[in-house]
Amino acid sequence: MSDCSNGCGSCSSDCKDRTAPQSFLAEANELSSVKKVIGVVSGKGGVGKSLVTSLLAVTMQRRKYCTAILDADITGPSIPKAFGLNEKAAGTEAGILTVDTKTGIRTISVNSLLEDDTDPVVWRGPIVAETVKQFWSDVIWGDVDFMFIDMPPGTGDVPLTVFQSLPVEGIVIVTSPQELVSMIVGKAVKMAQLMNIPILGIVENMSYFTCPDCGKKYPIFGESHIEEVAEEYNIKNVARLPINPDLAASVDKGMIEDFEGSWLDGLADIIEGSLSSKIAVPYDEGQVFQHFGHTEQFEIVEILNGKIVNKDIITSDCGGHGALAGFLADNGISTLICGGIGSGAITALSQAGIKVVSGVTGDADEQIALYLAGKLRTSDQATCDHDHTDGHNCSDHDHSNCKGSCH
Ligand SMILES: Nc1ncnc2c1ncn2[C@@H]1O[C@H](COP(=O)(O)OP(=O)(O)OP(=O)(O)O)[C@@H](O)[C@H]1O
Repeated sequence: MSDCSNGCGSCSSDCKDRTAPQSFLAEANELSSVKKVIGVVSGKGGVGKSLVTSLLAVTMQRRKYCTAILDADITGPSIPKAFGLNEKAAGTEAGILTVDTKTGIRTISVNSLLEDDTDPVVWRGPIVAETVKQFWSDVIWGDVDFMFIDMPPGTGDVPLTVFQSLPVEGIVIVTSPQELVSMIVGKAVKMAQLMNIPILGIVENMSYFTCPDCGKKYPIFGESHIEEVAEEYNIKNVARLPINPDLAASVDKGMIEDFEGSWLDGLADIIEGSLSSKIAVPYDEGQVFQHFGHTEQFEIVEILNGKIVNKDIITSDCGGHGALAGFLADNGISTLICGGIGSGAITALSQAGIKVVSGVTGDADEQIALYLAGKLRTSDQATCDHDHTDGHNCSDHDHSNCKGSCH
């Protein structure tokens, strides 16, 4: 370039003379260590992006991950309201402290800083983007497993700058049936591709309404085309959220953490798998061994970014579910995929911070692959759906919860 001053650090041009890779990433606060940053995006405002962000954070916190929400929707902040947060963020010399929800989700939002949260934010784009960078750099997040970013709506300049400033490693797209879904998703996909960020899934919000009297589902805003659109863009995970008055009431009362709903569990499984984790499967000659309390061997797989990076078979020399739960925890296991398991064992495992996916049969490797693809559902109930031809009596669990054939 004729007018080049060789100041690549301050120049935004990506020319052939550039001496170092261009990065707009803001530096994290030195007291923060965030393992996985996930952006939640939408084509326009009001489709439920903040609601989905909140529900995903609540789900991951319930799964015992240390979870945070950075509310990057500066001009329309909704996170403090959904969680009933009125407290203002305090600061120390080291940085701004997060405002924590009643279950411990760490948050920061412009409303946590404004004196009066009805004050409008009338700022120009660069200032909005700069504020988001400060939420990353100046806030002391501490150790966080998953941070969800409630992104500014759309795919314009501000969301783009925010994406470039924060180390976003996955995107969740939120749409509604009345939007021009294909175009909106197409734009988000292209933006994600530009930045080389994987799309973890699409959520179609307000997808249908279930009649409380007859249970029939009505597509209030028109028939859904989300599956076709997901296929068109090769997005594997689709979740559909109904219009639910209880959900709206929970947000209005600031009680989103008390709301129970499993619509986003499949997506949460994918998000969970994107973190480095270890899965154990009771193992017997390639198959899922069906009696957890008598397991002698476990197949252990190590997952990074949803892919298996290591596999091993380990032998347990302990019997009974209490000792086995300790054994798995000592081996750093975060998820157990198993067949029959009793309620006592599930309690011991959950106390050890291990998630249980039970009632699984067949080839161990195939079942692990299904789990990583988000196709195995978590069953928190005790199951015992194995036959008893080997003469054992399932004495390691309470049969009142068995849904299988062991009575
Ligand atoms: N599935 C649903 N059922 C009932 N109410 C919903 C549902 N989804 C969203 N809402 C309600 O719609 C309103 C808008 O949702 P939300 O704030 O999450 O949208 P948004 O996309 O984040 O909007 P913006 O970007 O403008 O802040 C909220 O009051 C929320 O409680």
